[in-house]
Amino acid sequence: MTGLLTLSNGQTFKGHWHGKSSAIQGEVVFFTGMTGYEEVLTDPSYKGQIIVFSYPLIGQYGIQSLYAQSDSIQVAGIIVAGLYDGPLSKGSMPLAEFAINHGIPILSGVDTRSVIQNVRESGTMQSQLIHTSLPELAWEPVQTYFFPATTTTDEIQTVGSGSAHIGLIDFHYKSSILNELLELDCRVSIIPYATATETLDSLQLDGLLFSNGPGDPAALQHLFPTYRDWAERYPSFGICLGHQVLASAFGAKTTKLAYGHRGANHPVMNLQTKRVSMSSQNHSYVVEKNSLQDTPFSVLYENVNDGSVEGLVHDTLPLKTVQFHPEAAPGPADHLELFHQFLAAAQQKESVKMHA
Ligand SMILES: NC(=O)CC[C@H](N)C(=O)O
Repeated sequence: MTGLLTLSNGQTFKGHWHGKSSAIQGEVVFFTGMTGYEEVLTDPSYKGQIIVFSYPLIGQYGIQSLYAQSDSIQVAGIIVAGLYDGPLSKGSMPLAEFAINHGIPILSGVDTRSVIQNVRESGTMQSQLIHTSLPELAWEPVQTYFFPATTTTDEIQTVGSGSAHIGLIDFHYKSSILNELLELDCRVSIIPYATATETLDSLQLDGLLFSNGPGDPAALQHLFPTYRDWAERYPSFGICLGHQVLASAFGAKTTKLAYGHRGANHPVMNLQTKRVSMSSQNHSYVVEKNSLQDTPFSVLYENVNDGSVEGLVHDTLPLKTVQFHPEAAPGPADHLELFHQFLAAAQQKESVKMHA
């Protein structure tokens, strides 16, 4: 069965189609890690995107629910060069079976190097994944400021029984962020991102972790004053979308990179220590460096490859944010210390101007 990937710049790529015949449209993005495909496919920040894996063989260790970042596949379509279909260890499900069960098409045997070269030259763009038995699909207009309206839960849910009580502000969080907090002995309340301030305050939280999430941070601008108020009263930590939202809440601007950073080996430099470390990343948007001038933030981490902002520290409050993924799923665990630093700040929350 043949399928086609069509990029909005007119380029088409043929491949072998797996799954039900369908036609979908989504933003085409590429991931450069050699492993970690299960974490990528289930990461809510990839919602609706068509993912191209640059590593030439994907699926070698199957799917083990252990690594899932949410309850389902979040990407809209999967493009690979080689799709592994050999033997697997007991308890592993073949990648194709997993995708087909979730109704997500895979196109294999694709010249992924050319697809990625196209995206690097023309920038992130819309694309269509079409089974060749179907008629052409009309191009849908692109939604500006996309962010899915729903959250993982409608109501606040509390898990764990540890001593520090952390509010995980849910923009569609990755489960490894929650798991990291639970491993560090926290009680975690998962808080839908549009929760009322009185409700948040009634929980007697020690700190707030603003999660990752899909889409454009500007879609949340109506909530920026609320998030600024929260971050001024609780020790806070922002990861990826959470970083972008917190920076924006204090007056910074975000912009979209040509083709984003998605992989497990992006070098970042801590500007205080000058130490370079490897980070796991998945984002299109970045905080504009020159928009930080009138904010209370200093750049803490910078991307070694392109100089973009990778993390911020507030000049006076216990508030840090990172564009990369310290929870390391998939990717290096170089930045787990950031969770420890956040919890140390949460344990001394009286140092923050607390609510009356
Ligand atoms: N991983 C994330 O939180 C992604 C943030 C945002 N959706 C971006 O693409 O930049």
